[in-house]
Amino acid sequence: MTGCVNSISPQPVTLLRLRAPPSPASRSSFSFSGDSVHSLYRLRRVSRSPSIIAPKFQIVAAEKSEPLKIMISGAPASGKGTQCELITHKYGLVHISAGDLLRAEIASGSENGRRAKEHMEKGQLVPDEIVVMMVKDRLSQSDSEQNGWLLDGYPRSASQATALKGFGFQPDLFIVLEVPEDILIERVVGRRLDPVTGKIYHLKYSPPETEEIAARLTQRFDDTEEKAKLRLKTHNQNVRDVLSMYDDITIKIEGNRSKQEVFAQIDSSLSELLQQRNTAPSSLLS
Ligand SMILES: Nc1ncnc2c1ncn2[C@@H]1O[C@H](COP(=O)(O)OP(=O)(O)O)[C@@H](O)[C@H]1O
Repeated sequence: MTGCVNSISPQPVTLLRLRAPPSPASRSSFSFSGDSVHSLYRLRRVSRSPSIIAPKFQIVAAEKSEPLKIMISGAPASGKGTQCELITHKYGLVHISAGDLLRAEIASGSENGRRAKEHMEKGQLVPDEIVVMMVKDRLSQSDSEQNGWLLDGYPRSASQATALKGFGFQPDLFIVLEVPEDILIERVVGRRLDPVTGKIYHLKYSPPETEEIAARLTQRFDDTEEKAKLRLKTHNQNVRDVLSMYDDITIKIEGNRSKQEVFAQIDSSLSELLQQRNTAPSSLLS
């Protein structure tokens, strides 16, 4: 799955980059749980109000289309992998998963991989000196630059977010999946991978279709209850720092629903984002 680019090409959208701080109302992150309807309504209202075409906005690259840059975060087994697949399938973004990059490094047998595994086995973050450049290099590859990217599992700390900013990578949207802890543990413990197709199963909720597939399923080395609890603890310790740095572009989504329902909300936000980019400049130019 590392850095997989979906075979489906991006929709033919012309994207325009606006350089301006978001308006005060659009700065507040909105959540689909709780006051979601109100927040979504507010985002819509703001995006269509005349304030978005105020003179402070400049067209920076009206003639060029600029691809989407999205980040996604969530606790272990919050459904990131599933949603990443659906997002890349529809929007043609390059999926860059920090965890997959690290697992590939481990598989390569390198010294960095060996060190990374030590931390991953304890449910701890892998040190920045290993992760940061790995992610930066992947983001800088031409497919990511051309198609846009979906960054999964990075940044996981304030220092990683600062490094990302320092390299000039500015995401358009930060998607945060929220799922209650007891459900997360149950999902992790039952999660299995088919090494032949790369498909993820859950022994209870999404069992393999055939005996043959069932027989070859593997479990991630850190998907035990004990390790999942450690990863969850690490996630909870770090998530707040990262969230505070992307407050203005964050959407929080209740992830304890069907994958189609969760995706429908992500899809609606991404469509909204594309629509804003497509409509604002023509208003500006008129
Ligand atoms: N951005 C990161 N910084 C440091 N370590 C990371 C990062 N992303 C992943 N890791 C390491 O890889 C492990 C697996 O990550 P991932 O595949 O995203 O699964 P999960 O989110 O379910 O823990 C993490 O527990 C952590 O040890």
